[in-house]
Order: sequence, then C-alpha cells, then structure tokens
Amino acid sequence: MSQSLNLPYVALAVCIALSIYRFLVYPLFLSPLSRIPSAHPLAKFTSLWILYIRYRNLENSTIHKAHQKWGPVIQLGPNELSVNCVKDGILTVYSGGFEKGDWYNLFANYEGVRNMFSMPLSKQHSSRKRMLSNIYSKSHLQSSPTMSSISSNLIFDRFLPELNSKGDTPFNIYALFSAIAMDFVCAYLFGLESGSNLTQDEEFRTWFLDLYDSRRSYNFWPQELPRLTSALASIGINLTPKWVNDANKEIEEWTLSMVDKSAAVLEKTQAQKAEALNEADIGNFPTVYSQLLSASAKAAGKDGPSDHNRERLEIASELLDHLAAGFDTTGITLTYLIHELSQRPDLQSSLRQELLTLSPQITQSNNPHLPLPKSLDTLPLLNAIIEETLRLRAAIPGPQPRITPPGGCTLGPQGEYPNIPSGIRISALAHSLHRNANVFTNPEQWLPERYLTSSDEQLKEMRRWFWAFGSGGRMCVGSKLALLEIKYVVAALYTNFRTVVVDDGGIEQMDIYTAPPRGGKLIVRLERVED
Ligand code: HEM
Repeated sequence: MSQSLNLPYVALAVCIALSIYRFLVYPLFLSPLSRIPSAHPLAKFTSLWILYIRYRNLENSTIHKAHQKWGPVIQLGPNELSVNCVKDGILTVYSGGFEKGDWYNLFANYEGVRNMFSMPLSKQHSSRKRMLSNIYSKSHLQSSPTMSSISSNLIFDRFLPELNSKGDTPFNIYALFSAIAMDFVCAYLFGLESGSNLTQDEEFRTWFLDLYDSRRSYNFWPQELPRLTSALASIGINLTPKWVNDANKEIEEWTLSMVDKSAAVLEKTQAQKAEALNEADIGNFPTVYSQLLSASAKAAGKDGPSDHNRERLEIASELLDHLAAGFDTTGITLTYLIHELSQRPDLQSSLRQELLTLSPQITQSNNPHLPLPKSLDTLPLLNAIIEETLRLRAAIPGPQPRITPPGGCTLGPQGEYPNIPSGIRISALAHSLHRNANVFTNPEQWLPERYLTSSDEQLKEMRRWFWAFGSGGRMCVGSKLALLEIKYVVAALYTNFRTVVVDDGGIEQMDIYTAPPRGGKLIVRLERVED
C-alpha cells in the first residue's frame, strides 16, 4: 500500500531530476556549446530572448554589442550561434556543407515555388546557379551589347532627364534610386521594353514601393516560428494579415506579366542570342529570362519540360527574386552614399574632377555614348566611396543563417570551439564584421580615404572582412550588376550636379535583415554644376 502511494512521488522526482539535467546541467556544463559565451544569460536555456530581440527589430545592434563584449563566437539560443571572425568563422560556415534552413522558405514565390535564394540544399542550388552565373559575371556584363544599350538608355533617357526635371525643388531621392535600380535589373531580366519603368512613371513607382514596403515588417512569424505559424493558419488564425498576401500576389502577377512579355519578344524575334538582334532591338533582349529558359529546356532533356505552366512559374519565381533582391539593396546603397557625400562638399568636388577624366563624360550632350564600364573601375575615389558605403551601410547587414552539417564543425579564430554538433543554426552578419576596429579604424565613421591611404597589407585584411555580398557558393549573384549600375548612376549624378540634404529625418538604418532608412526617405536638392 505505502509502496503504491510513493510511486507518483518517485515519478515526479524523476521528472524533476531529468528536467534539471536536460534544461540546466546539460546546457551549462556538458553540451559542446557550454563553453561558448552567451549573448544573454537566458540564451543557454531558451530561444525566447533572441526571439524577443527579433520581434522588436533589434537584432543586428544587439548581436553586435554581444560580440563586442563576449568575442567572436557567441550563443544566441540553446541551438543557435553567431560568429564574427574570418578564420574558423565565415570561412568555415559559408564555404560549403552548411545548408540553408527553414528561414529562407519565405522567399519562395507563387505558393512555394523555390528559387535559387530559397533552395535549401546545395545540390539543387548549384545546378540553378550554374545556369545563371555566367550572365551575371563581370566579363559578360562589361562586354554585353544588351547591357551597354540598357545602361545608355536608362542613364540618358530616364535618369538624367528625371534629375533635370527637378530644378531646385527638393525630392525624395531614395524613391528615385529604388526606381532606377528596379529599371536596371528588370531591363537585364526582361529587356527594356518588357521590363519596368519606375523612373518615369511616378504613379506606378509610388504604387509599387508602397506595396513592397508594406510587407516588410511581417516576416517575423513565418521566418522564426514557421511551424507555429502554419499550425495556427490551419485552424484559421493567420499571423500574417491578408493584405500582405494580397500585396505579394499583386507583385507576383506583375512579374508574370513581364515574363509573358519577354516570352513574346523572344518568339517575335525568334532569336535566342542577343547578337542575332538588330541594333534597335538589342536593349529589348530579355537576357536572364532567355538564359533561364534555354538552360531549363536543356536540363529537361530532348522532350522538353513536361509541365509548361510549372516551368513558367519556376522562371517567374526565380526572376521575381532577382528583381526584389536587386532593386531594394541597390536603392539603399545609393541613398546612403548620397547622404554621406552630401555632408562632404569637398569630396563631391574631388569626385567630380575624377569623373571629368572619363571619356566620353556622362553629360546629356554625349547621349547615347557612355564611357566603358571598365573605365569606371579605374577611378580610385569613386570605387572607394562605393566600397565604404557598402561597408558602413551594408544593405543586408543582418544575419545570414545556415545549419551546421552532419559531423559538426570547429569554430573560433584559434579553433577554440571543437565538436559543435550538427543541426545548429549559425550565422554571421555584415553589420558586425564591418565594425571590427582592428581592421577598420574608426569603424563607425564613413571614411572612403581608408581605401586610398592604407597599405596593401591593410587593404587585403579589409577585403577579407568585407561581407556586403556574403561569400561562398551562396554569395550574391548580382553583385557585379549592382556595382555597374551604382557606378553609372553616381557618375551621372555627380558629373552634372551637387547634392544638398534638405531633410534626413529617419535616415538611420532599420535594424533588420535588409535595412532601408527607417523613415523611408532622403529629401535632397540638386544644384547644377557649370563646366
Ligand atoms: C548593393 C546591392 C546588393 C547587395 C548589398 C546584395 C547582397 C546580397 C547578399 C548579402 C546575399 C546573400 C544573402 C544570404 O545568403 O542570406 C545576396 C544574395 C543574392 N543576391 Fe544580392 N545584393 C545586391 C544586389 C543584387 C542584385 C542587383 C541582384 C540581381 C540579380 C541580386 C540577386 C541576388 C540573388 C539571386 C541572391 C541569391 C544568391 C544565391 O542564393 O546563390 N543581388 N545578395
């Protein structure tokens, strides 16, 4: 009798002992992660702390402060780490074998149609990347007649006329930069005629940018708690408001319309190669669409794709990701570059002097002739200004999560943390890597001069830590396109104008993965420069 009475107490005691072991003793003393410093006292035991930080949009600054306090490897949750070093840090995590997890599912489009960015496994990802890398390479972009025609058209027929139309009226240059960046990327994806024209169509620009921005703060639930989000959705509780899904659908429809126009252009010209087109049509060639279509057909074999609608959605999902990844980031970078340069009139003058050495100069009278892209690469100040903006104001400053592979890994600059198990979420973030004071003196200051006066050794070190485009197999495929368009836009602007900030309220970057100015604007006034 007394024995059976004791049984529940014994069971309770066992449960308590097991819980103490599982939730206190193991994480504090026995887990291979136990020696790694915690970003917060709760991080060893629960993910609630880091979830709260993410929910409040405080992630990048909080993780950075924790790295400054606790070193290059820190624990964010029972199964989550952050690294802030190159050796046994980003070189380990981003060089292969560490797959993407559920966090990237959100970037699939058309109800789950994956694109390169959201493909979890490297095998599938690399086969898609092989289809696309060549057309995004520097050599291809710099020698492509289509890219040359696109650049000339967008700079002379859209961007400069738009700037000229402003007179001395202040305007939001962030919206204009987002527009020209979208037109560049869409023209390369779909061709000039089938792509966007946000630069000249202000009404459409406002519609699109509002639609796009309205969705920004609704990523938390599906990205951080995907299972809870879908479980609640299955019983009718939607954590993402319906209008966000509607906004996504509108953007998807818009992309499909550009895909279909590109298909019609290709069919009309019956050309798969840009070289086959005549001079007038060259800018209308849908480079990326055409490449993806032919590479997919090749991959499908001689019978071609079995489901044409599925193929259309696969292509649209991929291209939608490129336009979204391409316009937002480039617009943000240009905005911060102008914000910084506007505080430095002396540097604007030096930049202009450098730009006047280009041949031909980027003035309306030289329309349609632009200097070659490679001549822009040789301008030290222009390149230093861009590199420094990408460092201090990385458009994607937030963590890029990966999962530790089967077999685990070793972390820490001196390999201090061996035996990290598989299945751990691990990230690095440009925000922190770019603020290492041992590498970038006065890291919080925008100092393009650092690239002009540092020794070769220092420059090499700065470039090892430069991470605005990520690194490894999943690194940004569009980095060379972004740099090309940024250089043309900045060169066109400062050859012809000075910029003066009128209102920079809310210019600070949001503390999120892709980080635009909090206020969504930068109001400037242009002053025409005389020859
Ligand atoms: C200043 C401009 C840009 C910045 C700072 C930037 C930054 C990045 C970063 C950091 C990643 C890796 C993200 C991660 O793994 O979580 C990435 C990936 C990517 N970016 Fe960019 N990007 C820029 C412009 C562009 C442009 C113009 C395109 C147009 C094609 C583009 C397309 C992509 C794609 C498709 C990926 C996924 C690559 C893959 O999964 O292999 N980006 N970008």
